[in-house]
Amino acid sequence: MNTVNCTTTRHLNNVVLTAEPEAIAFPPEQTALIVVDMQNAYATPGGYLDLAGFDVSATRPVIANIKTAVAAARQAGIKIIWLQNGWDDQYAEAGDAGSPNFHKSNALKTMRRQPELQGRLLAKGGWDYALVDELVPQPEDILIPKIRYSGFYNTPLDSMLRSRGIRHLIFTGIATNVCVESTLRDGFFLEYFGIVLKDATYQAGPPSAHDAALFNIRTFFGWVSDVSSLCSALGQTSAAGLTGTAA
Ligand SMILES: NC(=O)N/C=C\C(=O)O
Repeated sequence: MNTVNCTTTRHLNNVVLTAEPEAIAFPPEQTALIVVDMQNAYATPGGYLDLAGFDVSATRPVIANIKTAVAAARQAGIKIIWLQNGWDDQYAEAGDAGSPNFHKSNALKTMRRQPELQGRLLAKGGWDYALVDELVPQPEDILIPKIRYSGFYNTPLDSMLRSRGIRHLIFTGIATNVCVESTLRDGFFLEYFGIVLKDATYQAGPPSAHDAALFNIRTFFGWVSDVSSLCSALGQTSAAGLTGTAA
């Protein structure tokens, strides 16, 4: 009779990452770097956030920093997980007037205000939904579509992490105060250790929204670090790719 072996031999050498409110240790094999919604919608002029009136003019350094973090994490054996937010092109997944999402989504509200945009914002298959050109998932990565702010809601994210023994999550992406914070919070309730890289995330709204999210995370839900500290902790140099700083 065949037996199923569901344990793997792991080399659990902890990496110690400088973070707020204190340093945090994690084994790379039990860690994933999550890239939240780095789509044209959230990071590119002409995308949803821009059209809805949010300032996306300072997202280029964030994209560069995410690229650096992804490369460092990949080299260290950390799993890379990409989240991609949006709905079918008829917006059935977005919900109708019976869903709070219908009333709160600024993408849906913008399209109702400007009917010429209908079908363009966050619709699967379109430019707005696509990841930015600079960030390209590799075959060994995992890409998870999602239809609400949290990457855990109605997705296989939790089972994909658990089946790989992953307990530590490093967050990058946009927006710090919406989908990054929502996913990190849900992860907290599911017993994941969440770390956000403050210079590889960007807010939807004023800079104070980024700062408030980082305050919540470092005080109540997890840890806050940065890309340079991650590269140092992983024993890699970051100087070449690192751009700008946040908060
Ligand atoms: N990715 C996000 O944080 N999204 C924020 C707002 C939205 O999707 O409407």
